[in-house]
Amino acid sequence: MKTVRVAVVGAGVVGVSTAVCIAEALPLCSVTLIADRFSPDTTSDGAAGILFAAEFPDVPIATQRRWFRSSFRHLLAIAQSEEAPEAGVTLSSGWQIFKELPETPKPFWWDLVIGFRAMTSGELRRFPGHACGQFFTTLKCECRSYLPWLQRRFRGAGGRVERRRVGSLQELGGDFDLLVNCSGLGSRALLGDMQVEPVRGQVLQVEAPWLQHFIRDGDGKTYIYPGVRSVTIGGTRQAGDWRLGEDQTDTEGIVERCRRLEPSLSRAKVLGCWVGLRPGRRNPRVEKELLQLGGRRVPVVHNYGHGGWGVTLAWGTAVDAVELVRQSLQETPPRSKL
Ligand SMILES: Cc1cc2nc3c(=O)[nH]c(=O)nc-3n(C[C@H](O)[C@H](O)[C@H](O)COP(=O)(O)OP(=O)(O)OC[C@H]3O[C@@H](n4cnc5c(N)ncnc54)[C@H](O)[C@@H]3O)c2cc1C
Ligand SMILES: O=C(O)CCC(=O)C(=O)O
Repeated sequence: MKTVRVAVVGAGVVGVSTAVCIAEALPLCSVTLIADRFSPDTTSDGAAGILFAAEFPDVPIATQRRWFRSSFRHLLAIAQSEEAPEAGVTLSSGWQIFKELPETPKPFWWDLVIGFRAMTSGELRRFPGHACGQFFTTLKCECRSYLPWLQRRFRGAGGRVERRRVGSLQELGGDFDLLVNCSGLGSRALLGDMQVEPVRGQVLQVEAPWLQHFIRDGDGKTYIYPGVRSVTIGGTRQAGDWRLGEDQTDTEGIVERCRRLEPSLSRAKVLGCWVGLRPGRRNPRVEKELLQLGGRRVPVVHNYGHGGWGVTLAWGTAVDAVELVRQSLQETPPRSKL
């Protein structure tokens, strides 16, 4: 019998992953996923969804590797199953190229992806002005398919879904024994966490089915990611910028920079433009606390602030969040329930 009432706030890739992990790992919990926006209207839905990550400054590398490894294994198993087309998860190979030698010759996850190697001089000739590069195979997880697929899996594990805006965690304290906060950028208003700030990202979807490999400039500003139905080209990283509309100058810059990397894009039709606000934070917050909510002490587990790497790290941090839920329930068993 389910005896612990858990609310997960947020239905982007972090919230849905966390809700699934709790519902499947802790059968004592009845899990309700609460959000004001669901797929296809979350930030996660517009992300290119490439599994790739930059380093967070204060999180031990061993932890970041565990997050990456866990997500990669989870998504690789989907990519190699009959569920792959419905879940929108595919293998994706390509080049990351650098104009100057990077400070760290290899990213922390180099051995967690497949076939990571330095590019040959022959390969580099395609990219004038670039000094070196890396070729590897990673995964691409398209959240417009993946989130509905994951939500079905959540319902299959007994999870419930509720659409509403949560004004403050106080609202939930009376109805739930434990809260999990996966509200991304929403944590700024929900908790008053001013460390989370928007990092605006604009991308274009183009029709270029002849492109099979991704190309990413190592400075992180320019990328070309072939997907199932279209190619995502980008981008921008504008910290503190809340604008959700298309910026024409950004569009022109993206087209110009991406054509320089891949001249055949001059023949590609532009299908659309998308802007999202990354939940930027110096480090993601994956931790627990006890809050006094409406006269009760309620354990709250936080899992937000993944910046530009939420699709990559969601499953890994969700697994850690489940462990924090387990610990919280041992430390503060719901009164009259256990
Ligand atoms: C242009 C662009 C490209 C990107 N490409 C990649 C990529 O290739 N790979 C990668 O790993 N990452 C990528 N990212 C980053 C990725 O999109 C984010 O890290 C990720 O979406 C964060 O997920 P999230 O679940 O934390 O937040 P979100 O997807 O923003 O979800 C937040 C959820 O919380 C809910 N919520 C918030 N506040 C409240 C409230 N008060 N009440 C109720 N509900 C609330 C929202 O409705 C929503 O459901 C990209 C981002 C952008 C902008
Ligand atoms: O940076 C990349 O290469 C992938 C896209 C991304 O993660 C982003 O724009 O935030």
